[in-house]
Amino acid sequence: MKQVPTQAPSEFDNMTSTKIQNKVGFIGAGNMAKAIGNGMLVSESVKAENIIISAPSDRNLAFWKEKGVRTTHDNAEVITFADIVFIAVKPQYFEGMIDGLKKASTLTVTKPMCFVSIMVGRTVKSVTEVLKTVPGILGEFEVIKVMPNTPSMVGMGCSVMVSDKNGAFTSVVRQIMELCGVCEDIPESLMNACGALSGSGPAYLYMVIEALADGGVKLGIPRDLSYRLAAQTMSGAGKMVMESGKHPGVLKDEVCSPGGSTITGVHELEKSGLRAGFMNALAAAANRSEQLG
Ligand SMILES: NC(=O)C1=CN([C@@H]2O[C@H](COP(=O)(O)OP(=O)(O)OC[C@H]3O[C@@H](n4cnc5c(N)ncnc54)[C@H](OP(=O)(O)O)[C@@H]3O)[C@@H](O)[C@H]2O)C=CC1
Ligand SMILES: O=C(O)[C@@H]1CCC=N1
Repeated sequence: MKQVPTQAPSEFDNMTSTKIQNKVGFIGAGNMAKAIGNGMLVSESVKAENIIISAPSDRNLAFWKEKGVRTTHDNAEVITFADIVFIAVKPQYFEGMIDGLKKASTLTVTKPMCFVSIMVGRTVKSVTEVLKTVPGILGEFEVIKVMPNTPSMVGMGCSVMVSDKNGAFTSVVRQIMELCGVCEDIPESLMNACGALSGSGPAYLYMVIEALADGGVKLGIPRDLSYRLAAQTMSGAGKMVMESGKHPGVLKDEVCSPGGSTITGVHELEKSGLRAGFMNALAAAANRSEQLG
C-alpha cells in the first residue's frame, strides 16, 4: 500500500527536552518498543548509549542498531544494564521469557529496579509475582503498568499508567511516557477498558480513515488525496474536541446544517449502527484483554 504523504509538522518539534539519566531497557523490540524508544531518542532525552534492547531474532533489531542503541539476544543483559526495563513482549510469551531468565547463570542484580509492563491483560500483582521467581533478581524492584499506543512513534501517544504514587521510579516513567505524548494515571480496575479505548483505538480509527478514504475514492477523489483529507480531518476533529472545550455532540451539530448534506450522511451512519459497533468493539477488546491476563 502506498504511504500517505503528509506535510504536517512532527509533534516532537514542539517538545522541550527533559534529560533522563536512567538506563532504559526493552525486552522485546517490536512495534510498541519502537514507538516508545523513538520518543526517547527523537526528544534527545535519553542518550542512545543509555538504551538497550533485546529480542530473540535480528528481525527488529536493525532499527535500533542504526540509532546507536545497544542490542542483544540476551534478556539477562538488559536487566543487568538498565534500571528501568520495559517488558514489551506479547503476554503469551511472558512465561517463556521468564523461564529463560531463571536459567540465565549470568544474571545477578542487587540494584533497585523498575519493570514497566506494557503487556495487555497482565496485572501488576501477577507480573510482580512472576518476576519474584527469577533467582537472579535479588534487589528491590517495583512494577509499573503502562498501556501505551502506537502514535507514541510520532509524539502523539496516549498512555495510561498504574503505579505506586510513592514509588521511586514513578515520576521518571511518567516523564518517559510524556516524551511520547500524554500519560494519564488510572486505577488498575480501568486498565482493560482504557486498553480497549486508547491502546487498541488507533486500529479502529485507521479503519475509519480507510473507510472515509474509500468513500472519497468511490466519489472520484484520487486515493492519495482521499487518504490525506481523511487523516487530516480525523486529526483536526480530535484537536477540536481537545481544544474547544465543546461536547463532541455540539461540534457535530455545528457541521450539520438543517436539511443539509452532513445530516443526511449522519442518518446513514446511525442506520448502520456505528455507535453500537464501537461500543461492542471496546467491550470485546476489554474482554479479550481479561482472557490474555
Ligand atoms: N501494538 C500495540 O499497539 C500495543 C501493544 N501493547 C503491548 O505491547 C507488547 C508488545 O506488542 P507489540 O510491540 O505490538 O508486539 P510485536 O510482535 O511487534 O513485538 C514483540 C517483540 O517481542 C519479542 N519477543 C518475543 N519473545 C521474546 C522473548 N522470549 N524475549 C525477548 N523478546 C521476545 C519479539 O522478537 P522478534 O523481534 O525476534 O520477533 C518482538 O521483538 C504486547 O504485550 C502488547 O500487549 C500495548 C499497547 C499497544
Ligand atoms: O492487540 C493487542 O493485543 C495490543 C494491546 C493493545 C493494542 N494492541
